[in-house]
Amino acid sequence: MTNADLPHTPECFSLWREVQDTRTRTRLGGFYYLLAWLLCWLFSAAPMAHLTLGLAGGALFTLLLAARLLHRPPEPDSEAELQRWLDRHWGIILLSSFCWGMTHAWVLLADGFEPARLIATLATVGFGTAMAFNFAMRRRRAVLAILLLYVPGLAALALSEGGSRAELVTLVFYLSYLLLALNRSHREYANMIALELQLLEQRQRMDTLSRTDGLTLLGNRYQFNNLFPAMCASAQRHGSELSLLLMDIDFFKRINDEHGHSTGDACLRAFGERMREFFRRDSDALLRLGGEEFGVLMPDTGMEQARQLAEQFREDLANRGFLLGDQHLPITASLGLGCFAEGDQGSAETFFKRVDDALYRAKAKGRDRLELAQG
Ligand SMILES: Nc1nc2c(ncn2[C@@H]2O[C@H](COP(=O)(O)OP(=O)(O)OP(=O)(O)O)[C@@H](O)[C@H]2O)c(=O)[nH]1
Repeated sequence: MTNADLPHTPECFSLWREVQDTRTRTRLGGFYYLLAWLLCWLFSAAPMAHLTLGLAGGALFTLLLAARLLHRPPEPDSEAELQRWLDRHWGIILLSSFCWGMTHAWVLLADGFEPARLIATLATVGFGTAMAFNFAMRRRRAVLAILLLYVPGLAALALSEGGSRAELVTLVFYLSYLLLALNRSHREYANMIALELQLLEQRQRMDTLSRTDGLTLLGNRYQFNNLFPAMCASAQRHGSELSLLLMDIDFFKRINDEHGHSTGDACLRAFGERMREFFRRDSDALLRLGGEEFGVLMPDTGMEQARQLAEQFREDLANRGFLLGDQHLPITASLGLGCFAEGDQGSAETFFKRVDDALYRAKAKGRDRLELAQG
């Protein structure tokens, strides 16, 4: 899974991570329950005398194993689906724990299973330990699972006449240790997820920053270089329209020279703001391509619609200029506009060159004008 495929909200990311961890860690557990039962049965006094029971137990734990393996995680971007998957999967885990806990108790009490008692007890200790260290993502559920594993066996030891008190006390001691260890594992897991989240957020912030022009907060050249070929390819594939508008502020050097560099910066910021007022569709990409050159990529926008927008923008700029503090700054821009066409033969470069030529003509013909790309 690439960085781009990761869930984008922190909630989805945490749940998705928990789903991944739960799934990887439960797979093995299913096999061990089955194995533990088979060992108890095969090492009982007379396995063949309990053939039906042995096979029934085997079928039960095979079913639980299959349920774990076949329960596939959902898409990573639906919080509700992820939560539902976790709830169902924990249902399987708790049911397995309950089944094993009862099996342990039964092995401790049943005639003919005396040789398998140690195996069953060791398996319970093992499953409880695995639960405390590997399933600490959900503390309460893990506590419940450990209790389901342990309590039936403890009850059997306490209630049976021949039950070993020493074994009972040792198991209770170990149970208390497991509950403490579970608490610590839970904190460590929560810290690890928090750290991963921080890392993910930082990566996303860096990614956004690398695509954003720091002065105007429009997309930057890097963003344009990524978007433009992709949008051209998409327009060609779907037979949709794509317009590109290039704009260059006229005599910007004079603004810097006459009013200072910081006024020049404020002017560039105001230009970005004015662009946002006019090109408002969510799908429009507003960009600062460098210096005092700007661009707008307008998907699903034909030449006439884009021309009207560009002309309105140019006129408004020429009429209103910018008000920076109490200073009015008259300003104009030259514009080149084109629509991705068959003549471009699918080449983003050819398309860009046509529009750039149009911008160059607008400058050459005296500025403060819109020129349409030819061809
Ligand atoms: N304040 C400021 N000025 C910048 C920035 N980037 C580029 N410039 C200035 O923009 C000016 C661009 O000048 P020219 O390329 O000669 O263009 P122009 O003066 O707008 O003239 P025409 O485009 O021919 O109308 C230069 O003086 C650059 O220093 C910036 O981020 N901030």
